[in-house]
Amino acid sequence: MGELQGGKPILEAWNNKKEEEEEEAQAQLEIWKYIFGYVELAVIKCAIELGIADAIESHGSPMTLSEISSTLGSDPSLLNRILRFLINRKIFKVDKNSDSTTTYANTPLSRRFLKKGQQSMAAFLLLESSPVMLAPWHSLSARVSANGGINFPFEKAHGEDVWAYAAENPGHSNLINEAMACSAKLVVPAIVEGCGDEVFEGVQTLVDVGGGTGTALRALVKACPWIRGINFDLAHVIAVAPKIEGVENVAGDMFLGVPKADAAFLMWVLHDWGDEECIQILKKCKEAIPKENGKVIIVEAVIEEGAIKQGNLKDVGLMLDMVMMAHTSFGKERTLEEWEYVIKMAGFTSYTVKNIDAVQSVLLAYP
Ligand SMILES: C[S@@+](CC[C@H](N)C(=O)[O-])C[C@H]1O[C@@H](n2cnc3c(N)ncnc32)[C@H](O)[C@@H]1O
Repeated sequence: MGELQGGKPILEAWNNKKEEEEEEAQAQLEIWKYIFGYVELAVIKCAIELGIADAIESHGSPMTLSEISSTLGSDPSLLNRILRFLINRKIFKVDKNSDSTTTYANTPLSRRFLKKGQQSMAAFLLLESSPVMLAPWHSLSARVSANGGINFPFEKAHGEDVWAYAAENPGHSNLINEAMACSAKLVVPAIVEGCGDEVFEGVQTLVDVGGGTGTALRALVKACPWIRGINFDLAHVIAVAPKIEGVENVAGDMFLGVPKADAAFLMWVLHDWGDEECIQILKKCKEAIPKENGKVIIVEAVIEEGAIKQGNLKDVGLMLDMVMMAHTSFGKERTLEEWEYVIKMAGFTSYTVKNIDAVQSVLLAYP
């Protein structure tokens, strides 16, 4: 212990000052990340639209700048700056070759921005960065404010809720369907691998409520060929759903009724809605399944309380919660307690929860 200075040991005061200075320096750096946070989204959107990853992938080997720019028909010096930005974020790789040429290659991350393919998440990024989905964010504070009544950000921006807007705007509906398909392609194998035996054994018929254009059921009936799938969604979505072997497309409104099946599957549907609506949807699902051995399979994020490491899958749940606030009326991501509340209020007697290798977990609700 050092000498006392104003009643405080000198060493402690010195350490506190040092810590404060470090925090100040860190804040000075981090503030730029928030001020220019949109730049990464915007530049990746640009890279997807240009098709940089697609060009390199179809070339089959790393490409020079002039090869990429002539393939894409883009300005080489501007493209060079885009690539420099993305390489600095390790989204593309750069190699200096022995003949002193510089070539650019894909990485596992840039392959997520291919327009097509099992790992592609490009459509999801294009949805979230679309003007339609960005506009509501400007009204987030109005939504949270206790003054002036309820302001739903999406409705404020577009005059109606996201599903009514999608029904009237086929281009936007297509963006939503494609984005959801990207995620479904990845989540279904994680469900099958993580708890497929327990979830799908003995299930002959499965209704995917709010199943979009059927991507989840396509993967599910392939992995579990004994299942006959019913893809259930709003009429404007079912109108563009492709024919899939082993899957019947049915149009309807889940608030009015759900087609009968051994089990109902709800992936990323309940988080779009408030508790009262979730209870209504779950009750309709309960009516659709057998009392004795039916189940409702809920695939949703389960929010953890307490500090969550950024970049962790659980942190994605917190981001999604903000997305729900901006894009839906009363939708939210839920903690396990909040899930238990809606499941019990809908009349289910028990439930289980399983973690899988995805943003979502699998909750099984039993009548
Ligand atoms: C977030 S998407 C999830 C799609 C799909 N389950 C997935 O995870 O890929 C929500 C889906 O719910 C559908 N939906 C919204 N309101 C509905 C309603 N009243 N009845 C049936 N489906 C509805 C939407 O059209 C959309 O396809």
